[in-house]
Amino acid sequence: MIEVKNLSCTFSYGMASTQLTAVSPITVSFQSGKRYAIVGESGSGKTTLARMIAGLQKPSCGNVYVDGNPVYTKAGNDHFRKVQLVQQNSASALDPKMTIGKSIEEPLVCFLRLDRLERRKRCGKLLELCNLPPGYYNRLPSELSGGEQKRVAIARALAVEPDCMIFDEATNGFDLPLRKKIIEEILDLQESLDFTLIFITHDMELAVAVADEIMVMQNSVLVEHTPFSGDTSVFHHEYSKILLFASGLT
Ligand SMILES: Nc1ncnc2c1ncn2[C@@H]1O[C@H](COP(=O)(O)OP(=O)(O)OP(=O)(O)O)[C@@H](O)[C@H]1O
Repeated sequence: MIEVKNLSCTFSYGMASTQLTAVSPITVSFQSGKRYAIVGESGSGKTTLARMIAGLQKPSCGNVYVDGNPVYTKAGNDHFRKVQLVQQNSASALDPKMTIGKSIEEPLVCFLRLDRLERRKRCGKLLELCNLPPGYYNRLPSELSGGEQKRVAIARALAVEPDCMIFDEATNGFDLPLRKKIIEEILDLQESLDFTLIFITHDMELAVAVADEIMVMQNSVLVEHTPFSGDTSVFHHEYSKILLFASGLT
């Protein structure tokens, strides 16, 4: 279970150290094996929240607890393995000189210290799981399509058997059929591997299609958090209603 307690993030930038609140204090928890969506327009603080949950952005206040262990105060805990963030630009962030196989195996060396044979075996399984042909092991990222590169990023994140996967705009830049396919593949993976799934998205249509619980962010504030099982009347905040309307859901 992941608990976010009183978590906030303020950036200061420029000569005058102007303060910008990216995430106002948020307290929320993510139960194991459930599906969540964090929805909001660009700049509302979704990515910053995701990065804080994944241990990649130090909060200004508050803390994140993974299975009761604080992420930002205790050295050497296991959260970097347990919580994996597939970032918006994850596909293009693959090392262009590293083969797909080596890219997927890299976290197996860092986190699980598997030997070469075990790594190769695990990599084969991950390629299969993510619908990539075994022959891609020796290919370079530039020899793959954008969708295939995204699948490699997902395989790489899955390599360490995380308890929670966060997808930040999982399908940005893909056409509609590919978007649907990748989302279906992610949902299938979640069903078979049973990790907690958090989708970060600006797309309310995606949120209502996939999530058991939906969180709506506006201007750094979590304005609504509701369980969802198909009935859009559970949303009460004006901004949630605007997002629903914009997606043709009301
Ligand atoms: N490292 C940083 N330094 C200064 N400001 C930042 C930094 N990272 C994010 N911000 C600002 O924090 C605010 C929230 O950004 P964030 O990326 O979390 O929003 P978002 O909802 O994920 O947006 P998008 O959907 O466009 O990715 C924005 O105003 C952004 O400019």
